[in-house]
Amino acid sequence: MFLQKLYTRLNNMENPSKACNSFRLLFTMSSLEEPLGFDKLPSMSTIDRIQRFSAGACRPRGDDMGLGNCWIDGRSCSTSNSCDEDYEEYTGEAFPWRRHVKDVSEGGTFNRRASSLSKNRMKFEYVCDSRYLPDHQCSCKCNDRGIHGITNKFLKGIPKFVKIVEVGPRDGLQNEKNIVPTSIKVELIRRLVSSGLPVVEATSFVSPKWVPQTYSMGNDYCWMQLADATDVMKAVCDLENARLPVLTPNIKGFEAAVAAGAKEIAVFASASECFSKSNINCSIEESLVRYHAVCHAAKELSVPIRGYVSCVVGCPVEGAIPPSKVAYVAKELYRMGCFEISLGDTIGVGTPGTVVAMLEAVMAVVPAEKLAVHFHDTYGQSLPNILVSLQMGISTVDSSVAGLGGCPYAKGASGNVATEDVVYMLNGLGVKTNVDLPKLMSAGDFISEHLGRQSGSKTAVALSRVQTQKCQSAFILSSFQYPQIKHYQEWWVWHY
Ligand SMILES: CC(C)(COP(=O)([O-])OP(=O)([O-])OC[C@H]1O[C@@H](n2cnc3c(N)ncnc32)[C@H](O)[C@@H]1OP(=O)([O-])[O-])[C@@H](O)C(=O)NCCC(=O)NCCSC(=O)C[C@@](C)(O)CC(=O)[O-]
Repeated sequence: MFLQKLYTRLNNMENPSKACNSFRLLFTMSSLEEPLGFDKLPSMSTIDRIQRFSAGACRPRGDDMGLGNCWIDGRSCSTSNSCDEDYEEYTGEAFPWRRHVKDVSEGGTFNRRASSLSKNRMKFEYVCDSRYLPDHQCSCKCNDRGIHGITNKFLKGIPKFVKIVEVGPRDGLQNEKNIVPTSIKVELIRRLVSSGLPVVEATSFVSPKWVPQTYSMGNDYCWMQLADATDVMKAVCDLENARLPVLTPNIKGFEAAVAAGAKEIAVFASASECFSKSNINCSIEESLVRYHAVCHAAKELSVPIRGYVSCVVGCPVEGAIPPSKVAYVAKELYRMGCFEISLGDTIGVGTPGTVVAMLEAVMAVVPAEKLAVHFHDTYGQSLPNILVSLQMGISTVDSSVAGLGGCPYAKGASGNVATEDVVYMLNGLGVKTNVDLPKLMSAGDFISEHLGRQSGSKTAVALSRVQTQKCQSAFILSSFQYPQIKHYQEWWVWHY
């Protein structure tokens, strides 16, 4: 009730600066990642556009839930007919990959059996196995030929290598309501580094009075989650094979970070005035002035600086953020010396439709290879947003092991996209990350066990379920040696 009244007050507020103050009050009452229902989201004009955009999505025909068979982005199909006809009209030919499924099924009775076994379930037609575990290359024929034309059409431009920036120890844990002991944070960082992740964001040198916990319901939480930044940094600064950046919002934080052994830092501005005020207690312009000083100090010590832009799609108070605003802040951070700009959809409201528009604006002023995407998964849009970003040439993705960053007290809210889910998708696309998924999963299991909750990664949950079923796991693991039953393995993974 209180929040409802507050939202009404905010929306009726003539004076924006007053709105920002109320916004801070608001943010002391609700978490950044708590889902804002449609009725609560200020009229984000983009939402209407998105609805129009997705209205054209096809509906799967009858019992055919075949993977990707029916969904044609942006095509409007009447519910009475299947999308096949539409697709034929649209491309002049039936689903080319369907024909190739038959070619692949030449591989023997096995596939026919797998698909007949599953006739009451999702039609398992799509037998191109995804290379979702690092050391199992795709062996099926359809990847070599067959859908080549389609693959090119949809996947050309996707980078061959994607750098994953793991932010779980910082962006994830900063939202945890209970204090996580320093030793657990250090062990988590060690495990993440040993999984092959090239960058693991370790902690934050910020004012303990401002860490996001104060955004959580009430202020009765310990807001000292990141107060052990110096201890964490000292414990991990000698780790090799990975960069360990830390967040610093000002010179004071920068000096503390360097003193603790940090060799790379990150500053964070916002494309939303209200979020800037609530998060770093200053306007966007003031933050840029502040970061100029930090960049200057860092250059003196040859310390690389990453720049974040928050609220690149939407803000709970200001609504949809103009892409031009995001581009301005990104350009300023790039010009002052940030080697990379991470574009953060802080409350996860972005969809491929809004992400493309935002990236187009930013890529006009900052080279794609200097950009990263940072998607919170509150609305479940992170993976499609990442895919569309890759198709636009972005090759750096931020993510959080086990989807850390969720708000335990706000049902359905979630943190960054889970690193395991990103690696699974990229393996399936044949994109290299140098990350060992099983080792990454063990890091996720480690922290999930400590937090006493299930991992927020669907990949980790699914694969660990498969691995715990003893008979299947023996069969599944052996199937990797015998490609002809590999597709059965796929079917099994899909169905259990
Ligand atoms: C920027 C300030 C400090 C301004 O906060 P302020 O209150 O305006 O700063 P101040 O200069 O008035 O100092 C207030 C007190 O904090 C101390 N202080 C001042 N600076 C520091 C420091 N660096 N480290 C430790 N202590 C510090 C300072 O010494 C003083 O202590 P007192 O004299 O009262 O005892 C504050 O607003 C702040 O720390 N904000 C950071 C909040 C935060 O961590 N937010 C989450 C990270 S951003 C994020 O998650 C988004 C991102 C990056 O993930 C991307 C995305 O998803 O969008």
